[in-house]
Amino acid sequence: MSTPNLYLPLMDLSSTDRASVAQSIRQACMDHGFFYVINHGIDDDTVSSLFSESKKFFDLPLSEKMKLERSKDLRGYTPPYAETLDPSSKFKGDLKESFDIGPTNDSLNQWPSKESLPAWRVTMESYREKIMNIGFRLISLIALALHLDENFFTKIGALDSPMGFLRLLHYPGEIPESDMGKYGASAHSDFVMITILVTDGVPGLQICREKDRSPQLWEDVHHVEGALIVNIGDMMERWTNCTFRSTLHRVVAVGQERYSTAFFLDPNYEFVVECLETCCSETSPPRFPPIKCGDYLKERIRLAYSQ
Ligand SMILES: O=C(O)CCC(=O)C(=O)O
Ligand SMILES: [Fe+2]
Repeated sequence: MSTPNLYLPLMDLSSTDRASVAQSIRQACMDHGFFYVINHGIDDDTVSSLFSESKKFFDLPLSEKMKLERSKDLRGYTPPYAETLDPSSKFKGDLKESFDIGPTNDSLNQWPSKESLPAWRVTMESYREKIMNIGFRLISLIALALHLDENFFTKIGALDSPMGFLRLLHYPGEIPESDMGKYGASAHSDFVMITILVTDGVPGLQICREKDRSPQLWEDVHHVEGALIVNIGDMMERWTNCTFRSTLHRVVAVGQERYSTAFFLDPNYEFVVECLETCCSETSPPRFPPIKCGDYLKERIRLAYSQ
């Protein structure tokens, strides 16, 4: 069955008309929390090196990759079938494999050896820094979109030592009969503030703009060459009192191997997330109590991995 091909709203990060970009971001985030970003300054060579190094790691034998299995600090390798992002799915075990890299100012990250992949760490650290900067620029536009000062999130300390996680993803091409029905990544919304995604252009990503509609309508996200895909996560939905929406998405198996990299941006774990003043009023009071970012994420992660 064919699904509709969705063109998300497109934001030009090089535009000098920040007020108009912020207004478009506001609309996109109220409608469905997903948009493309173009003219972001990350060049094609950076993205090609990111994917070629990512591929080199995923090409290693499973036994080698498992030596870097994801730690309790959530850094390292997660093999296929280890996660089911949609706990209600009857098909257990998503097909993707992934590798998580957290903030680089501590020594918690795991790295493949220099002997086996000499350029790997420097490629990942350099991409992480670039995408983090894009994240900061987007957060400033998001502040404007929320009718706040453009430096609001910096001023309140939300971006002091932020928790930025880079997740390399690899989806298999042909799958065995026994995996039919399984998803590359089953339906979920991201837990975080914002996610910035880059893909190799292979289709598979779908979003469901209205999660409560029955039956759910899943739309293919069309690939725009050179564009990043940004989506609002549940933390931001909570922070904005549901003014901005975090949207269900998934990756379906299309019979073609696929690589993508998601960057999940959050405040530091001590930061207290409480309803923004521009998102509540007497008639629309805060729906959620204040919560420490770390407590919120820990609980979400506990629920996701406890089934
Ligand atoms: O690979 C993709 O296109 C999406 C990945 C994703 O949704 C996630 O890792 O949260
Ligand atoms: Fe996601």
